[in-house]
Amino acid sequence: MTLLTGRAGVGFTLEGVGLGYGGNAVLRNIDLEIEPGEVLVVVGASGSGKSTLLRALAGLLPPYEGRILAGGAEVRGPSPERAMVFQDDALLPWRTVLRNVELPLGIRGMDKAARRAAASEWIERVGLAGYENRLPRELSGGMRQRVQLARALVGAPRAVLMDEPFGALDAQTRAEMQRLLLDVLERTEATVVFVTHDVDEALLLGHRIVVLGRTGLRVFGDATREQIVKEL
Ligand SMILES: Nc1ncnc2c1ncn2[C@@H]1O[C@H](COP(=O)(O)OP(=O)(O)OP(=O)(O)O)[C@@H](O)[C@H]1O
Repeated sequence: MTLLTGRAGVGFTLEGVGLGYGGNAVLRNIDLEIEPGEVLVVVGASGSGKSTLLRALAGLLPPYEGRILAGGAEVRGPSPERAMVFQDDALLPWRTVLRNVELPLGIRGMDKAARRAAASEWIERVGLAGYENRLPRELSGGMRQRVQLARALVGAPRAVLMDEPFGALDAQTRAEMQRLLLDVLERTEATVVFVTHDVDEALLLGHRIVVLGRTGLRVFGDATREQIVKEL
């Protein structure tokens, strides 16, 4: 079997982390444990620092103080172990669906036949069988997000970092994508950190919810909608 499966999710530890840009602090003194294999949703108002936190977990933004560990090792830059999914279409426009999904496997040096088999399997899982040779511009927004999801998961990353992946979709497509994500996550042990500003989406998807709110960062294991809205 060519699929990469069964790789355990990675946990993150944030110790006294400060994040910001050019001397302007966005988030200060964050202590947070993200458990291996959990789906942690980060919710907060616009500008609260959700994407900033995600970028730091990805290794794209170094903390100005404190440290971030992934699986016990300090995060010092991006890694294929931590896949990202963005709101905006981050697919390569000149590559077909198949070749976009194969991309992370090429970077890992997998041979062509194995790449093709693994990518085809994931394309089918996200409901896009038959669309392998389409270009991104020939797909709807929801379909493009399906391709991003397949591309993120095909390499069996140990964490998937998702930045408002369904934020630009209409309500019905968004609900479909949420169901698809829940279904797909059953097949992976990856740790998921999912950013949204939608409280209902957070409650639907998250094992735990981190609120970046008025009183700073709060973690909820079992929260009601009212509790979260109050924090925002
Ligand atoms: N590249 C950057 N350079 C300078 N400041 C930035 C940069 N990116 C974000 N910021 C600032 O950091 C703060 C947090 O931004 P961030 O994008 O993390 O918020 P967010 O919660 O993800 O917001 P949204 O929901 O609108 O995407 C904002 O004040 C923003 O202006």
